[in-house]
Amino acid sequence: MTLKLGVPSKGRLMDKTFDWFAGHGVSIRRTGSEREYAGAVEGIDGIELVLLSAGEIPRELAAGRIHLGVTGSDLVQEKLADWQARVAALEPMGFGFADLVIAVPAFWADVETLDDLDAAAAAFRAAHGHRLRIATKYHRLVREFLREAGVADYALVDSQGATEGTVKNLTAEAIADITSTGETLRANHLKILSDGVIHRSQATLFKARGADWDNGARGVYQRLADRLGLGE
Ligand SMILES: Nc1ncnc2c1ncn2[C@@H]1O[C@H](COP(=O)(O)OP(=O)(O)OP(=O)(O)O)[C@@H](O)[C@H]1O
Ligand SMILES: O=P(O)(O)OC[C@H]1O[C@H](OP(=O)(O)OP(=O)(O)O)[C@H](O)[C@@H]1O
Repeated sequence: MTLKLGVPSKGRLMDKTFDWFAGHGVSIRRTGSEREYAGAVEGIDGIELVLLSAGEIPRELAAGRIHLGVTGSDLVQEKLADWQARVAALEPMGFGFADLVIAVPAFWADVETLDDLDAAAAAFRAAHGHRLRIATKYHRLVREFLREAGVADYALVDSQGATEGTVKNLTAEAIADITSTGETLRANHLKILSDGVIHRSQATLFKARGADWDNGARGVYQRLADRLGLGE
């Protein structure tokens, strides 16, 4: 085994990842019992399957412990500083679509854009004596986005789940989270700012720049890349 391929071990991305590879003539399957995290790749020799949580795949790529990995582009860009120096995005895979967005209470009639949010944040601070709070688990992406948009008068509040509930629970005034159908936002009376899409994510095949590409890995990669029709 010379090339390590990290794929999501469960959750929303796993089955579609397996289907995508099958559609390109590479069969990936889990082996062993239903609960055992073991797998095999058929169709190309020399590939070892590593089953991981989608959220851990960026770190494993950056550390070079896997050569290739499938995960959401949002997770790579959030978890890795200077991500392009550490991984190459080889192929968007056409599933796992989700948008990272900034949303505010639907009843904030005067707040539709980032400029409005900036004005509201200044007014909020003047009125309440503390900064408007935005709940998110995407700290890096939100900070970068708001810096570029010129919005400064806010505080991030960490939220690792049920983020849309933080406004109702009065632990934040706004949120930045992933949405796909938009139902969770609507159900929690939140609206997306018209220019508030931070990142459009989808499952993507990434290559680790810092992995050991000698000892046969490069050759295995070339065979796989030919089969998958990858450019790089
Ligand atoms: N409706 C959605 N909600 C949340 N994430 C979504 C949605 N649709 C697609 N995704 C994407 O799925 C990925 C997260 O998948 P998942 O929740 O299975 O991984 P995880 O956070 O590692 O979970 P776990 O630790 O439970 O394995 C992200 O890239 C995200 O953008
Ligand atoms: O736009 P929608 O289709 O409504 O989907 C978006 C919701 O799905 C995800 O939550 P998930 O179920 O993964 O739980 P989480 O709160 O633990 O992230 C995400 O964080 C949103 O809350």
